Amino acid sequence: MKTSIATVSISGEFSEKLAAIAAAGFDGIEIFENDFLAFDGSPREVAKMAADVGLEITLYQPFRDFEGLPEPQRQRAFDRAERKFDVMAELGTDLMLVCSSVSPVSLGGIDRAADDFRELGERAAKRNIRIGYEALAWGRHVSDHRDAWEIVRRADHPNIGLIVDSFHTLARKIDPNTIRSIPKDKIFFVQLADAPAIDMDLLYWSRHYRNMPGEGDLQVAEFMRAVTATGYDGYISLEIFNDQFRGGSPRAIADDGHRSLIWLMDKVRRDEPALPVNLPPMPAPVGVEGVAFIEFAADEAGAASIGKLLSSMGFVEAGRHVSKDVVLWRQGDINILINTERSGFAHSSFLVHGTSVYAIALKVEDARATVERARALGVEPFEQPVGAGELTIPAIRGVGGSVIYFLDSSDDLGQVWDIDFKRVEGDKPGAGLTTVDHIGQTMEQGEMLSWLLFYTSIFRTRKTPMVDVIDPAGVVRSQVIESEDGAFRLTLNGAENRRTLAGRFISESFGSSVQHVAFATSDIFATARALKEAGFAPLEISPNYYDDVEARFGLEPELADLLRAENILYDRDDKGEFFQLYAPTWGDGLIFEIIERRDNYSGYGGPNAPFRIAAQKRHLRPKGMPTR
Ligand SMILES: O=C(O)c1ccc(O)c(O)c1
Ligand SMILES: [Mg+2]
Repeated sequence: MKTSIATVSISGEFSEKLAAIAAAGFDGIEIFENDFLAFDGSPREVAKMAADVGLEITLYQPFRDFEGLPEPQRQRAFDRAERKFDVMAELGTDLMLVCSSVSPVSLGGIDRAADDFRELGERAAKRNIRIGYEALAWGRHVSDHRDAWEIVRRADHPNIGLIVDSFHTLARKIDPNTIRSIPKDKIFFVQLADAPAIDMDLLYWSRHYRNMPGEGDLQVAEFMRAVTATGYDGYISLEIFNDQFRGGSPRAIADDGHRSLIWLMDKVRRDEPALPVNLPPMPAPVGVEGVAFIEFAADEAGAASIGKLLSSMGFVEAGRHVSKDVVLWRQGDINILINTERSGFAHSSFLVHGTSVYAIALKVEDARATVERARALGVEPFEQPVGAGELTIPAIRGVGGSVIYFLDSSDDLGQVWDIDFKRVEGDKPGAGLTTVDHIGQTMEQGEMLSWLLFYTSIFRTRKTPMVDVIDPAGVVRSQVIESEDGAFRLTLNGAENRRTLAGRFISESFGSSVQHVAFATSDIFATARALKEAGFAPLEISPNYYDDVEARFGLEPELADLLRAENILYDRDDKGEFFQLYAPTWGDGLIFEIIERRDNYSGYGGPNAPFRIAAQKRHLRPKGMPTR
């Protein structure tokens, strides 16, 4: 597979863009004309800069408003094209993208346009240049790749071909399978972009909201299957106009782009095995069966404080690491590790972030295959030395530089608690907590798409549409990633400012991390009683909330009273009911929550978020002090 990306997709100065694109592993770049015009070097210098970092210039674009013009505009358009041919010769690229005209003076007519392209083909041939015609979704007369193809077909010139762009086809809901019957040698180039499903003006959507394949909601894999079915094996090139990416880190955006193309082509060959895909083999997306453990890095004081909270929630100290200062707290199938080592990765993480979650472990179908797949997608593996006889647990780097370990039921990894830990006899009955229902990771809003792609490209998961959570100080965007059976659930929460609970957490703990851990119980009221006996004081919810919930859902007064008495939040969807009990926030905003899902309730209590966030913020703020 040959990969390329339009320079417009990446932020930064021209040289920064090139460095990031080359480092991410791309083979080529499309020169987007404005990037070139803004650059103060000659076309030859651009060519040399690209060659120096090993990038081919795959395309020069866009040449606009060419076809269907009356005279004298028509002649001027040809003159303009010749000028661009001169630039292309110096750049050392032979392919020009002409996008369908939006000019109000352009005339319709397939044959008129075909005649214009035949003449342009003649001129281009003299310069060894090829022309690719692309239908813009908002083109004046041509807005569909099928019409563009008909024009190319009638132009009937070897130097005139078609360029297809997934955005223009999919945004207009044109069946991508119509591409399958186009001869591969007439497809000169393929551009790829995804986009979130938002109902808006096509041009505005295209110029501001495109994102990497897999990050949006368009059927880019189906589009690429159709292209691959033609036998096309030329460049696949990302052309991503996105406001957030323009302000993002060049390297991070380029890396995501390259990852998205590997993910895409791997999906193409899995969805349609008969298609020829030139990509080294890699393990299939991995199924996640749950959270195996959550590990904190802490100092003694942090460990004592978290331990006290865990103890009040019914956890017992169940084990100690054979060689490291790591304590295992357990309840049901939930394992929480507190690591107070004075060296190694956990300690470095503690020094930067304070007491916080530095690692999570996921139960997967095959731990080693997971790392292999992640590696193929350009993710950094994580390794550090272990003691003699101890397990090397396969791991990768995740959100905020954290670690994700993988366990499975293989001979050694399935025995981790017996091999790496000495058992300590716990003596408490617990409070009925059974599993980790979900984990919430908090990050800057600009990072969300990147981590969404990370998780959904490695694992077999689905995503639900992004929702807005209202914090009294701003909006937090929330994206759910979950396994089909709900055994693994993760939320990505993107803070837009530092005054939200999420934003404050990132700034106070110096980076993105796990902010939220939800434990499941099968009887929230029994759990609430047991917790009270263990000395647990729940987050206090405003009484006004209960009056509203009672009326909104038509609850029996007895149930409403019970909720009110125990500070339990309530929600319902078309499948079932949901109960939430929060611990007061810990430290800079770490959240422990206990939930009960009844009858396949599938949400996360979103409607309750503003009320519990307000309560959490009241709790964070010392009495009489203004919000920090
Ligand atoms: O928005 C545009 O004008 C534009 C230009 C060139 C392209 O390839 C494209 O997809 C869009
Ligand atoms: Mg395009």
